[in-house]
Amino acid sequence: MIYFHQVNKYYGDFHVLKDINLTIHQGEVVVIIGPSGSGKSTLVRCINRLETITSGELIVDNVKVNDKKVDINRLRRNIGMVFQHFNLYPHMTVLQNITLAPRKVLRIPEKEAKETAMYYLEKVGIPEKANAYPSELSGGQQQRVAIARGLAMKPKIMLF
Ligand SMILES: Nc1ncnc2c1ncn2[C@@H]1O[C@H](COP(=O)(O)OP(=O)(O)OP(=O)(O)O)[C@@H](O)[C@H]1O
Repeated sequence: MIYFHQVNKYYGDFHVLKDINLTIHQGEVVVIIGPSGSGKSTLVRCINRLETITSGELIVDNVKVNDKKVDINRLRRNIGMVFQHFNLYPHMTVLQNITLAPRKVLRIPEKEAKETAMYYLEKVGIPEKANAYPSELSGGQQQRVAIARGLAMKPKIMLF
């Protein structure tokens, strides 16, 4: 569950998130809609503490995200994220991009990591691009690789 209670965030004097109250239950898919610059990315980035909230309470998967004692890397392991600009490594193939974190962070053997990567590449419809580099892909294809990369970590929460 993701729980925002009276959450505020300032960038300097700029009050970007104002008294946010929001509860997202397990299995729910939530879309946040708003004008450009209204704070959608900021709100999403608070969930894995890429941004810190100024006041209020934010609980993710039973963890108080902004508690100094929290092992943030442990929490982040359960939260997949597809960045706005996808952030694929340009010098790595699609398959290498997807298998990197499962191999290095989860210590999954290469063969299994590749099988999982191919499973998700099939799911997003571009298995034939496994050996391509990001620069050889369209924007939408890059986005699908970023989604497959996120899913390959089998997170509890996916942020887009
Ligand atoms: N690091 C920062 N420092 C200062 N202001 C920031 C910072 N990041 C974002 N902002 C400002 O906070 C506001 C919200 O930004 P945010 O990226 O959350 O908007 P958004 O709703 O996701 O926009 P878009 O739909 O255009 O992606 C914007 O006015 C932006 O200029």
